[in-house]
Amino acid sequence: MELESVPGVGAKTAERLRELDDPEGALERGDVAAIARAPGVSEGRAARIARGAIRARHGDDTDVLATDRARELYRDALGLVQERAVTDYAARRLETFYPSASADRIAEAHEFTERAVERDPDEEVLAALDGVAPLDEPRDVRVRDRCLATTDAETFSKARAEFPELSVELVEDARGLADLARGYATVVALDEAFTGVEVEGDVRVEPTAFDDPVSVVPERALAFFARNRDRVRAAARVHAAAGLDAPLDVDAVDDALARLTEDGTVADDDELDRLTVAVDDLDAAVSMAESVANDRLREAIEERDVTIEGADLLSLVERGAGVDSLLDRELADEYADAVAAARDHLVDALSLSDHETLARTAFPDDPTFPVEADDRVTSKLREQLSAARDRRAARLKRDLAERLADLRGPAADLVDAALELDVELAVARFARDFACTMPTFEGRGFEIEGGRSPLLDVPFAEAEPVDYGVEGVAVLSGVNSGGKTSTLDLVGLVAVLAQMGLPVPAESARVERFEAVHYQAKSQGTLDAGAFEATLREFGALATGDAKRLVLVDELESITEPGASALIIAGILEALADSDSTAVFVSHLAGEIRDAAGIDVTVDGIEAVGLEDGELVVNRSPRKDHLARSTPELIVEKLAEADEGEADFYRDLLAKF
Ligand SMILES: Nc1ncnc2c1ncn2[C@@H]1O[C@H](COP(=O)(O)OP(=O)(O)OP(=O)(O)O)[C@@H](O)[C@H]1O
Repeated sequence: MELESVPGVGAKTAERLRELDDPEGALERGDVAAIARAPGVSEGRAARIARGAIRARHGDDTDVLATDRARELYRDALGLVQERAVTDYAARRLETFYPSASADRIAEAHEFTERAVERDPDEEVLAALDGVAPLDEPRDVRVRDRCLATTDAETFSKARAEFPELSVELVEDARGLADLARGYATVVALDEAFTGVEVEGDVRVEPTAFDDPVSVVPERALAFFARNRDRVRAAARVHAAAGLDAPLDVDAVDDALARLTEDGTVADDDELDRLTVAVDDLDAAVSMAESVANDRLREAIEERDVTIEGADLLSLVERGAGVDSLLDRELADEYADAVAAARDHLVDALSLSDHETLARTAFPDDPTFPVEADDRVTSKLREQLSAARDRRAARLKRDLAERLADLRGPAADLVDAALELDVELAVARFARDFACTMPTFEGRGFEIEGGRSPLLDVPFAEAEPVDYGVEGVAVLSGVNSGGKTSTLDLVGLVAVLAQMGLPVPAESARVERFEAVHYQAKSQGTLDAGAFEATLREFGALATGDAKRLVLVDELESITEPGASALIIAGILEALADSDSTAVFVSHLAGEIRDAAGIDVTVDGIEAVGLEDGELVVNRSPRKDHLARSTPELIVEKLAEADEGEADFYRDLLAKF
């Protein structure tokens, strides 16, 4: 599929989509999640692109929704399903369902729906879905202590494109590498030619870096999973709760994720913890060890009477030194004990068994007081411990990154499957909440049994089922507030949902595959001459076109005076009856229209079956071929039957109806 052949994909968007691994495949599948992974493409836009791609794939360029009211019904229908999605992703993905005139597309959506309605919207699954979202590629990973180096301009450009996390440097020769090694902890040379070159510092020659990016930037996989850990875990919970087969070993991924910290480093490694603590606490432990030695020594000195020979005293006084020799002679054993205690303390406090030999030399054998650690030894110790810590951290990172990098694809599949399940569950819940059934496409017009509109202004449980079917054209008459508009809404909604490939709120429903749904809502008042002309022109185009349309019109008479309206409606109906369209015109002028029409117009009626406490009791299902009595007629009839004083008057009045 050519990217630019998809409606709504211009050159700029196509360029963004090309950043994806498989943009054509994503469009082919209408995969909103994959499309939204392209930089700068929002989920809403991804849904529109996916819808365009689906249309293109089915060669479906017909816009079924022909009027504002039809488009409104579609948005309402979609909204009812979207409300039942847990994730924003699923809500967007549902937007790829549109009323189509293509049999292929409807069949494809139908297949999805049949699978979806079998799903069990279990509470635990829905709760787990709450944490799922499409995986997010962290684009802000920067590794500052490592760089790539090459002498080749082409390799340089390739490396910059493939390793955006690292600095890439052009060097002339090994000297250039050596310069870099002074500024970076690690230099990765990409040219084979550097193999065997001796340069001081951590310089690695890795000509295969492009094939093994994980070893060069383990941070990439780590950052990816650190960013997406909660989503992956939630997706795993969804699979467990829904009893779905996960595309990876959930325990293995959980175990690997448990080792990752928020900032993409490796947690839970005793050895790394030990080395980190040893580096951090080295100064404190050294000074503590000094105190241990000095306290002991001080105590020993205090407890001793020392006899100083005159010559020693003189040398002490004259040269201000010589205590050491005194210590050596008088307190050699005590000094040795004190220093041994200091050494033990340092080694024990920091668990330095692997650096014990060096650590012990931090305290000199030659007696001094106070005892002080040798700075050169402690710096060397710090250097060695830091290097060991960094080596350990790097190895752990690489190992974990390698494990995780392999899980990246399956983790994306895991999340995608959970999100797709949310789409299916939204449809399943819609179907359950509104007692839906799958419609069939056959015959002409439509036939609905036990239809209950979720768009009524009464709670769904109180919606009375409606049976109604029309082939050709019909006028729908009926008492005020009997449910005529609601019936048109129901018919429109069923047609739109059916052509979206979704289930419909009815016990059973059969519809024709319409090329257009033309629903004209009731006008809010008489139109001025210009607007009236425009409306007439619209109907002119409708009546003379040859598409298979569903035409639903609510009280067209309100646009102008009743006499003219009846004539106009009759004329439109005559023309429509001659076409492939199916039409229902709600009107209070059914009788007049029938009289004015040159054809036998079917008039159906929503009747009141009586009056109860001043309220009409209505049979919501239109009676076929039956002109329903109007509300005034009903009331006059009631008064005529009351047999009171003015009964004759009411009977005469009734006769005029
Ligand atoms: N099937 C139904 N089940 C329950 N209530 C309904 C049903 N159909 C309609 N109603 C109720 O009746 C009210 C009036 O319905 P609606 O507006 O469709 O009547 P109408 O015949 O078009 O009225 P009007 O003649 O004034 O245009 C609705 O607001 C709704 O509360």
